[in-house]
Amino acid sequence: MELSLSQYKTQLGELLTARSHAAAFNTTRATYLRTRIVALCYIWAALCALWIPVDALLLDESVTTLAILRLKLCAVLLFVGWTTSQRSTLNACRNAMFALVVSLNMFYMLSNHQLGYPHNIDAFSYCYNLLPFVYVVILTILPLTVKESVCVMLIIAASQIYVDTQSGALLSFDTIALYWLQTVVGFLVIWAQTSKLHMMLRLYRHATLDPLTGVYNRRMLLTLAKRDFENTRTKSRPYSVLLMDLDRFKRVNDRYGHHAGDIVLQAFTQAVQETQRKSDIFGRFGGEEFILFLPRCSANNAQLVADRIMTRVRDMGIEVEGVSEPLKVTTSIGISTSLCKSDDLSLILEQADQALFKAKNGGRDQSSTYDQEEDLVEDGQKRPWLELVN
Ligand SMILES: Nc1nc2c(ncn2[C@@H]2O[C@H](COP(=O)(O)OP(=O)(O)OP(=O)(O)O)[C@@H](O)[C@H]2O)c(=O)[nH]1
Repeated sequence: MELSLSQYKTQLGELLTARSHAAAFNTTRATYLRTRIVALCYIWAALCALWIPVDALLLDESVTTLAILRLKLCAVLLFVGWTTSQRSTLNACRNAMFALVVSLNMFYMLSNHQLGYPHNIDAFSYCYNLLPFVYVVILTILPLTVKESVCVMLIIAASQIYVDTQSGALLSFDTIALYWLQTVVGFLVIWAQTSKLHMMLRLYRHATLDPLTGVYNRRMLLTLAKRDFENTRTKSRPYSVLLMDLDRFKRVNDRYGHHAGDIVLQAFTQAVQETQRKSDIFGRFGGEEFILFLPRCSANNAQLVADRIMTRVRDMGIEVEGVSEPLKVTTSIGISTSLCKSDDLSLILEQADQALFKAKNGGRDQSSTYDQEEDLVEDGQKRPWLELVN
């Protein structure tokens, strides 16, 4: 499948910064980052302590001071690892990553200071000079945006330049050769990190979006809505649901073909997306049925949103190649609003479903709000919303 220029730009943009990433993707990436950062902290803490006897064997001086420094680094890394394992937001993971990199580099600067800034390749203490190289390489396992990655690399580069300035070796040939090597490795690491991110974004899209319309698929739609509904309901705010179904859609397919039907579905989703707020959750429930979840939206406002959508859909003239006239479609909408803390999502979906049934029976191209007094659908005919939501 060929990508258009705008798709390339979008993909490049989401690799450069996380600004356009969906909140649900951030949660997924945070989980992935967290396990890796915690593992890095614990493994590095263990290696740091295990190196103490090696120093004792191979270094003549500063062994005690270095051992204390190592134990301090160990404690900081264990603390960062433990606090990160308790958090799950992307910001917490980013902070942990910066804390990890800063503490490693503090150790690098202090240990080199203690050793008198070694830059003689024959001495064992030269290992300490190579630490930034290792710091860059271990970050390969993290799926980062270019911006995050460059920030981390800059911290490492700054501390390395500081140490090399102190040692007076900044402009020596071997230092320049090392910088050259490290820059190449740095680019490869950034490439590996963004490739991981790219792969994650692609897999996430395949697993959560409907391939035809690009909106959330049923599984993701209900997962996000369930989470959002629970948050909103604990704050005693209204929560509305619009269940939308295109009218006589089978006729579009039968008359103009499946391809025309697909274009109608795409035009419809675009029309709804243009009316939705950022906090609304919209997706395809299946076939020609869609759901719009409206957090903090009263019944009156939900009615206004439904009217706006119906007008917009009614006014659309959908151009299809090979069909002389633009196609016209309408939609019916079932509305339900939850005001009570004890409601659950499956109940308001069931109510919206009943309201939709009423709108269809009332002649289509209309909305209907759930009314407790009229229970139109028999229990046997109700959809198993509870199973779908859980
Ligand atoms: N083109 C296309 N058609 C689809 C897709 N998914 C479901 N459909 C069609 O949507 C139609 C749904 O038809 P029905 O359930 O009978 O409903 P309807 O014709 O819209 O009638 P009402 O809902 O009662 O107004 C069927 O013909 C399905 O084949 C799709 O992804 N693309």
